[in-house]
Amino acid sequence: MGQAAQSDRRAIVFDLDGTLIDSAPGIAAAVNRTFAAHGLEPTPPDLIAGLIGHGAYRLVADLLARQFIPAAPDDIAFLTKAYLDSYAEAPLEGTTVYPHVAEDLAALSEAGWRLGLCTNKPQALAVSVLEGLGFDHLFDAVRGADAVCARKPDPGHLHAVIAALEVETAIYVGDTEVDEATAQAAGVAFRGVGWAAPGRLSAPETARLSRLSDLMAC
Ligand SMILES: O=C(O)COP(=O)(O)O
Ligand SMILES: [Mg+2]
Repeated sequence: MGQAAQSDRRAIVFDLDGTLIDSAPGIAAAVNRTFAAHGLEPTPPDLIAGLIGHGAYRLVADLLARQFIPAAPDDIAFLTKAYLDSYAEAPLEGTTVYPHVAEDLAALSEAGWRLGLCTNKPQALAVSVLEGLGFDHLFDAVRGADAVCARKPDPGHLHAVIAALEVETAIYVGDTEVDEATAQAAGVAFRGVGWAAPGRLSAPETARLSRLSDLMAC
């Protein structure tokens, strides 16, 4: 088997929010906009940033709980839909790509790595973010939270991406404890990003990627 065919079988799966893009300001703005429209208090963006990673429903539930507002699952689902609708109107507003991510994703793809995305964002939103950034052509498989039976930290989410990539295994790259737990439960190697928010990863900072091109050596 030739060198190219062998390298074709290597795969990296990425988390999205906090890993490829700094979307916390846009998420905070959309969720606060939605809360204000329903007579609820805003939450400081820094606090919201620390809660991202478990999916939209859990974010809304956590923000309501922080304000001691009792809410039935239907109410949380209603607010979650309103927040996602608002966010989807301008999904790149308040979002920036972390330094070197665009060039490093392109270089990894060019070097023969198959690339996947495993995010707790809904599928349509994840795809529209990737398209808006011009990253969509780089990914061989994308699975948002509603594209699988169970989302992260359920290992089935990551396994679904790896199966769609048609590889045996992969490296998973993320920014939070949700990603670490998912990789561990899935039996998949994990690398944290160096720009993860303090306290969200248990892997020591020295073991983290300084940029995505560090993965070339894996
Ligand atoms: O929780 C979210 O909305 C998405 O987060 P993720 O891309 O880090 O999985
Ligand atoms: Mg993340």
